[in-house]
Amino acid sequence: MAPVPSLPIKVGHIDDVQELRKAKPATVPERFIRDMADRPKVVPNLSSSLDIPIIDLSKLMKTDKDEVLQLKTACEEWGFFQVLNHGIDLNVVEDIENVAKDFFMLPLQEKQKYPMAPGTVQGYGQAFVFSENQKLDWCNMFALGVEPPCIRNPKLWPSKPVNFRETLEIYSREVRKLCKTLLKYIAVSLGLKGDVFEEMFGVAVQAVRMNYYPPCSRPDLVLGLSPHSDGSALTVLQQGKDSSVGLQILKGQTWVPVQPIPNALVINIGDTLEVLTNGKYKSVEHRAVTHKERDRLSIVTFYAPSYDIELGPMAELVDEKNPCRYRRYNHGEYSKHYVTNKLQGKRTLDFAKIQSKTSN
Ligand SMILES: COC(=O)C(/C=C/C1=C(C)CCCC1(C)C)=C/O[C@H]1C=C(C)C(=O)O1
Ligand SMILES: O=C(O)CCC(=O)C(=O)O
Ligand SMILES: [Fe+2]
Repeated sequence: MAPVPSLPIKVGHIDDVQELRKAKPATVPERFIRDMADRPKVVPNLSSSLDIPIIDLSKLMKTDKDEVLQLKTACEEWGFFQVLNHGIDLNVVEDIENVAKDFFMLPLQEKQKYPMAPGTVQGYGQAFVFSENQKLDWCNMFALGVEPPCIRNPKLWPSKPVNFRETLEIYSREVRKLCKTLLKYIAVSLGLKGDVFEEMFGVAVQAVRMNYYPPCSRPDLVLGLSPHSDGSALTVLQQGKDSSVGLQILKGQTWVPVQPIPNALVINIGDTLEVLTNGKYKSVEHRAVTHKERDRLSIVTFYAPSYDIELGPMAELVDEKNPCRYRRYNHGEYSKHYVTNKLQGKRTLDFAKIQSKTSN
């Protein structure tokens, strides 16, 4: 089932943040200013003991027991990790960053040839806006469905920069391989057969979203991207080389910044893996904040099962001590639910939760 909105949606005027930045207004428009409780605290980004775990894929691929254990801990305690030696050629990583940057630097008129229609998630614009009074993120997005071909909208694949399409194809092929490999070792870390997810997912859905956050004169008042968990099984996030530190994950009550590591990719568990593992590995709420002088680019791949499959907690991970916490549902239905609701922490996952007094 394709995730499309069924009702016309009125979202009001959405300012393009790069254009706002160029105009350098003295104040930030009201629609971007967050309620007091949602505003980010602007603190220096110092590396700390709260840095997210680092996993070396080359060690995992030798089925190094310690590394598998590290992966298990990362998934159980963080839901996020950075992967080193991920096997993607660094030229491919560099090329996608360059075409993404080149795309965002095009004149607005050119980018608007690929508009994200209100209530949809593909194209250039702001996703997840469903009403005229909803607060806006300080971010321009460009998102495309990549696989399977039936989710592609070829009209939204840009002709400029000229190497965009080819570069995205090459990048996506490599990231797809990486997701399959990571899912294999995630299965192993759960004591399951390595091919369990590959077998279950069918022809996996893959989408890419490029996020560009221009500097903002009041980073203390706005958010680059609203808090959310990803609906995917796994997400691969590439932080731009010279980008500001902007990604933060919620650990307990603390927003922990993710310090970029050269040549590493950030991986996070999405809602779908949370359901499949019966909550053993949880998706984690995250957001992006902006910077007064520096911009930020992120290239994000969502990897998820085919829309056709039914899923729910895997039988191996349900027992008396771990009763079933999520219902079974069709993944296409969940995708539709996800893309037709605003980003609001982990609320989207209520779709699947079996409510009980002890569930969180
Ligand atoms: C924050 O998340 C997203 O933007 C997002 C969107 C993904 C998609 C597209 C950009 C194009 C068409 C398909 C798809 C919905 C995957 C998140 O994707 C998550 C949400 C679900 C559900 C999922 O499978 O990936
Ligand atoms: O830009 C970032 O670091 C966060 C992006 C993100 O979480 C997303 O696109 O889902
Ligand atoms: Fe995300």
